[in-house]
Amino acid sequence: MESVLDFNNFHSAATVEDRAKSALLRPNPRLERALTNSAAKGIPAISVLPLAGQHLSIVARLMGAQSVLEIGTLGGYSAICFAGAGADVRVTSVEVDPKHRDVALENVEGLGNVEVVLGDAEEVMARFVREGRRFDLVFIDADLDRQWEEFDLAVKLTRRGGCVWLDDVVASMFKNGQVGREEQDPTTESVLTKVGKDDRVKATLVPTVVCHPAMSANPVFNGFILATVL
Ligand SMILES: C[S@@+](CC[C@H](N)C(=O)[O-])C[C@H]1O[C@@H](n2cnc3c(N)ncnc32)[C@H](O)[C@@H]1O
Repeated sequence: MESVLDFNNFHSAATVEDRAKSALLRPNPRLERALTNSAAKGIPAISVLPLAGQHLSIVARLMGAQSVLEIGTLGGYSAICFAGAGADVRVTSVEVDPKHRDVALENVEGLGNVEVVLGDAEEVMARFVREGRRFDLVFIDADLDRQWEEFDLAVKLTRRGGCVWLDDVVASMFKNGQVGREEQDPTTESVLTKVGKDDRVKATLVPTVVCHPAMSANPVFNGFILATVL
């Protein structure tokens, strides 16, 4: 019997994701402890999902990244993923909430290559710009309503040929009611459009299907911007 490609497959996303997790992820006691400790301390379960964390780690490794700036630490899950990307990598992660920062410090204890900075993202990033700091990779995973401002600062903080990963771009466009609206009203611009007009970068949108039981019973269409600095 000839098989037919079934493109009506969104409903099976969770099954494929479960298969991918058990096939591709190796046990990582530190990441598992971080999730358990974060839950015990009342930190919301909104860290990147395990396969996405592995994706972050692989990209940093592919780049040979030695310096990663993360915006939005939460309990340190993605910071731990970056910290494992290579022997030479150093991670600086910025978090505005002191409680999240404290739990993240517990979760990264003993990792010599992770620094957690307490402060508002834009203030800390502006200070880093003044100090002339540069990173190989900037990962933005903080405030959905400040994505453009944080992206703009991230570009200033990224070396030429480095990369800015702006997470949850599709989620923020839906949250802000921008999907479809821009086409009718060109005065409203999503972060996607603003990045597209930015001559400092070459960027793409990487669409994702996310199965996040804490947020939605159904798979969700999301996506991130991956930009390289020219
Ligand atoms: C989605 S969570 C980050 C998840 C984390 N990257 C991970 O995957 O483990 C977003 C975090 O950003 C922090 N945040 C929100 N607004 C911020 C701001 N203006 N400056 C710094 N951190 C902020 C929140 O307190 C929260 O801990």
